[in-house]
Amino acid sequence: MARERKKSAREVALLALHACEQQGAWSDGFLKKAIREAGLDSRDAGFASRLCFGVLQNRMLLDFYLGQFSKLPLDRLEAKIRSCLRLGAYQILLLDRVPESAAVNESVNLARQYAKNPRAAGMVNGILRNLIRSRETLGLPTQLDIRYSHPAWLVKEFDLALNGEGVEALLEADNAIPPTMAQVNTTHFSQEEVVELLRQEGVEVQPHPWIPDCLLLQGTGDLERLESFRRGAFYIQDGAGKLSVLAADPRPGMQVLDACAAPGGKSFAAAIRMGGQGEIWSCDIHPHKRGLIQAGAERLGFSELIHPAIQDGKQCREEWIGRFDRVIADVPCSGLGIIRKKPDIRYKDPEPLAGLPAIQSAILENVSRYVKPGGALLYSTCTLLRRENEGVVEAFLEKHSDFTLERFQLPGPVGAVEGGMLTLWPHLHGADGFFFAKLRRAT
Ligand SMILES: C[S@@+](CC[C@H](N)C(=O)[O-])C[C@H]1O[C@@H](n2cnc3c(N)ncnc32)[C@H](O)[C@@H]1O
Repeated sequence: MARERKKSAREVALLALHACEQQGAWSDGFLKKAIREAGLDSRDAGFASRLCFGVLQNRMLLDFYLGQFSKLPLDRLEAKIRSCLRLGAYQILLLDRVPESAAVNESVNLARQYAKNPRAAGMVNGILRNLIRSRETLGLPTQLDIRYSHPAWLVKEFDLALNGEGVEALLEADNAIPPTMAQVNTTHFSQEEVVELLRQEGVEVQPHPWIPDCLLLQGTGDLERLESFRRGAFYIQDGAGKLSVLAADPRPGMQVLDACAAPGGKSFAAAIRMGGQGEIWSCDIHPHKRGLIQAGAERLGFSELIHPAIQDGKQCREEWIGRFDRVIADVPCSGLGIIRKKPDIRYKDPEPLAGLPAIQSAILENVSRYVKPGGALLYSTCTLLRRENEGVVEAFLEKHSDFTLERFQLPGPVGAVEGGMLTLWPHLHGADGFFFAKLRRAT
């Protein structure tokens, strides 16, 4: 039987780009699987990811340039040919470590391999060579949407959420490569131990400048293969998620409900904060995600404390009414705060997002019943749209006079949040775009 030809990093990137554009796949999930199947080593895996994310982060800008050299409008080309062109243009214009000749030749080879039209490879060659010849005269487009490859509707929404201040800095930050943040499992390890373990495994580690027990990692390769990860020394979570749990302030011995929990980040942060004492119910609506919470809890040594469960946050579980000291509602949302990590989110159809506030309100409404008198409710999202954030909280408060927003105090530049609601911004806080509100139930 003939052995299957091994795929290159560029080919994996091409297939991921194609799957994102044509099949609605998520780049991170697709890439992870395709890299594993192609057996890429860590260097090639890194290159495939950079190519795919780089093209997604700059897709509209690349199309703007390519369109100047293509006789046919780009949207009339075969989808894979369009992706070959974008890959080539990205390497030529925005990556400084790839020789131009390699960028062109590899795109031409991919086009030869994947195009239905036998003349497509010649066309890719012609367009990319013209791009190289004219690169010195290419100016940056003035429109923010094209310059930063964010659809115009999104730029408008972000500008609105920022009250007209700093949208360009946000768009720029969205296209930066975010650091990997590891949260130390301080219940079982000290920060010094974890730093030492990671350094022994060849990982570059820096403590976060202002978030406690948070490490910035570089050069991890496949994290799950690290011994320190397997031993449960840390888990991966952006600083924003960790800060939201600090605001909720779960304490040892408390009863906590994490209503939309998978893959478990907030539950793990709460477990660590509680020093492993108390009880956390970690629920999710999707049965296949239960295993993610369970596996994380076992790895981190919290399987006694964390109870993973399948539960729709919109449906009332009578026996939970008034039972919990802390309820965390980290609701499903448009995810527009984590474009740095999921660059393809920006290209998804905005239409279905209109229904999210109703779902978010229904979850908040229901789980608020589970909060003990005197207990606290944390509402959070990883989006920056007001209608999913302040809009949902304000509508809830109008109907529930027994809940009020409560001040909380966070470390570093955030400090005291007097109004009880906070938005973290990638360009201002170096964190994921994230919103949370702390509500206290009257005694
Ligand atoms: C933002 S994610 C949660 C992230 C998680 N809290 C963490 O920090 O790792 C939202 C989760 O809500 C779940 N979900 C969606 N609709 C739900 C519902 N009606 N009830 C409970 N969970 C729901 C999704 O499956 C998803 O895992």
